[in-house]
Amino acid sequence: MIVLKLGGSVITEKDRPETLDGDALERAADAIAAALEAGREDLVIVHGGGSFGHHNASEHGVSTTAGTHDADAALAIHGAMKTLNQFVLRRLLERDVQAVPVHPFSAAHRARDGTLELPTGQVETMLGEGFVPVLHGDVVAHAGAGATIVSGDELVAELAAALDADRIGLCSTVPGVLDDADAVIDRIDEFDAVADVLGASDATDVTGGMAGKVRTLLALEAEASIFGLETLAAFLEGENPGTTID
Ligand SMILES: Nc1ncnc2c1ncn2[C@@H]1O[C@H](COP(=O)(O)OP(=O)(O)OP(=O)(O)O)[C@@H](O)[C@H]1O
Ligand SMILES: C=C(C)CCOP(=O)(O)O
Repeated sequence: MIVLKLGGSVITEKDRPETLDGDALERAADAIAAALEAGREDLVIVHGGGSFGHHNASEHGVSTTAGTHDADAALAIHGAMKTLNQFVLRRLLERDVQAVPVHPFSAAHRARDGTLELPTGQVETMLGEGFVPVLHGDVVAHAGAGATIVSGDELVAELAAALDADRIGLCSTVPGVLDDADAVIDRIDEFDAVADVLGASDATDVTGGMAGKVRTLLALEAEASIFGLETLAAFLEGENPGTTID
């Protein structure tokens, strides 16, 4: 089983509010459809926000820890993510990928200490019935804080652990984690060793950019790969392009 995240920075134009990168999304959908047609493993897809979600969250001062009790604010963020989710589903359905949505706002929550509770019975049943579940970064109810953001990266980590994923891939807008000379770092097994080169995102991003991504993936038992769109097909074919987080 593969858990794949399509980074919001890939499938949208991250610095222009609510703007899709239609070409990039089509290329990603082509690679996914080809892999499934070739009979690759089961696939769970998660997508991030990019220019959908992050701008709304930032406007309302909502992050993974700072919440809101304003339903209008929560719905503005959730609505933007559902719009992007519709674009992703549509491009996959056009290629005969049996993609179906799972909206974390209705499925998950955070405990008071921020721990994410994400039931996965629906995802497992969807997989068993031949569907490709598509989740996304979202707002979730957070005990004591109202509603906070859950990033796609965090969902990937939860799903990978709960479903015992064989492979985990994060397709982003960079070919991997880059060092201070902009070369792709082959393998990362310790945060401190790369902390100096890890930044936030170049665009509006309330979930921590590359530093947040690496931190989340290091906490996982399984290996994960961070790579660019040009090597998505290779990842789905079984290769380990980009940076391996161990
Ligand atoms: N050392 C680094 N190597 C590569 N990218 C880095 C590094 N430091 C910071 N970044 C930034 O991290 C960004 C990738 O993180 P980001 O959270 O934007 O990706 P994403 O998951 O694809 O998008 P989203 O969070 O919207 O789903 C890059 O576009 C770059 O701006
Ligand atoms: C900002 C929202 C709602 C989603 C964040 O998901 P990410 O782009 O994976 O960090």
